[in-house]
Amino acid sequence: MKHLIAPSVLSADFANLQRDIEMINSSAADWFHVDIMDGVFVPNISFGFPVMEALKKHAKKPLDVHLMIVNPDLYIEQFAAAGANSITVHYEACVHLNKTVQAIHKTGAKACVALNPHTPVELLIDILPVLDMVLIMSVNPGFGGQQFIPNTLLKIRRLKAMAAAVNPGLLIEVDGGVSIQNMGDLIAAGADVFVAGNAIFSAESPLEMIETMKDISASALRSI
Ligand SMILES: O=C(CO)[C@@H](O)[C@H](O)COP(=O)(O)O
Repeated sequence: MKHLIAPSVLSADFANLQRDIEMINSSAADWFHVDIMDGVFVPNISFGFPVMEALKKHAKKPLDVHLMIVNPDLYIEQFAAAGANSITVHYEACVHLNKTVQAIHKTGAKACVALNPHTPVELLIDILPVLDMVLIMSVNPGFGGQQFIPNTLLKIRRLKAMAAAVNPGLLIEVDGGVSIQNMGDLIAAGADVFVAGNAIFSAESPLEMIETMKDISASALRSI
């Protein structure tokens, strides 16, 4: 299984957004990770539809949209129309999660559920068969540049074992504090998709950093 790198647009330079979008277009990265924060579900406000429209216009890779918002059902169709290829909602923000997942699938987007660091993966057992991806938050959501929470590795291992039984094709995405220092451990635990903001955009050469992340993935695959 190929690992995917999804640079987090939250860490881009918004005064030079087109430049940073072109950087990701020309890089070895696989997806754009797009963090939508409402200032209620998380203590930060990021951006909304005008930025989504700009991304849709210029991005040449899939848009992986992570909704850190309350009442995500209200906005699913709008995000799909704005170009989202996958839509992630938080377990903690959904009262009728199965219905929300159905609504995402109805738009044609991939459906993903995110878990905050304190939420056990076991709570997903009955929804897992219908999901395309689970996003494991490895920091408390809201801000880029935070420190990776080590317990994430155990959560990924447990989720991988659960998925093997009911949905072997499930992708496991990890988000928060991902770097070349912990990628090897995350791959060994079973992660497939790596969201990285600070590690990429604060690097001297973001392009080379993405390349290095891809090399770590390739050498992990060779050693299997
Ligand atoms: O969802 C979030 C933060 O809530 C993430 O997508 C961050 O944007 C990842 O940034 P780094 O931790 O890699 O800097």
